[in-house]
Amino acid sequence: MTNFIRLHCLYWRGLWLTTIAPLLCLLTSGLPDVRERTLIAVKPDGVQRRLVGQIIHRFEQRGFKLVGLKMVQVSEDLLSQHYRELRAKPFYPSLQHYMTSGPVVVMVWEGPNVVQTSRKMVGHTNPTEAQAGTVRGDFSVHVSRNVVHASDSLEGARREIQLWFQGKDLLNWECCNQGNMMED
Ligand SMILES: Nc1ncnc2c1ncn2[C@@H]1O[C@@H]2COP(=O)(O)O[C@H]2[C@H]1O
Repeated sequence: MTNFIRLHCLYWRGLWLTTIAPLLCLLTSGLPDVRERTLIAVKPDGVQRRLVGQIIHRFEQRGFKLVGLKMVQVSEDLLSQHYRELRAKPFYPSLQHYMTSGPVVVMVWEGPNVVQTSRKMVGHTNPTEAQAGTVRGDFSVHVSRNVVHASDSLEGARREIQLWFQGKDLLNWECCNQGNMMED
């Protein structure tokens, strides 16, 4: 009897490893990750020009979910970690001066393909090349005052979110019209 159970377990384990698990991976690999997250920061010029609400509105309207939000006076240390690839650029000192000149509003947005879609919504880094309808195309005219930052890749988003937020500051929540509605 014990041997029978052992054989049974081995059979199901083999079936799971060789057939069911690979099949599940194959079926789900083409699906967008609904829990994908990105970091969006409204820079000091955006905050000072009272653009925070309009920028949040665009992301809400698009259908993304806000899972983290805070206003921060950025330190030079945090900024140099955030822009570590730019530290050697000639414009870095003025970028540092601008980014530490006033508070920024940092947010984490969640949803399918949010990294790539956010980049499109934010527009080209240089506002002179940004399309109308994008944040930079509508609100900015110079690369050194381009209103908003958006992570440029999944890996970049993961790194930046960890840099700006502690895990406990990011909230998982569900929409009231998903699942069962509560009885009155
Ligand atoms: N030539 C430049 N002069 C000044 N700032 C720049 C220049 N190129 C890039 N930046 C800034 O560097 C930032 C890097 O990524 P962001 O998308 O946050 O937006 C960019 C601009 O704010």
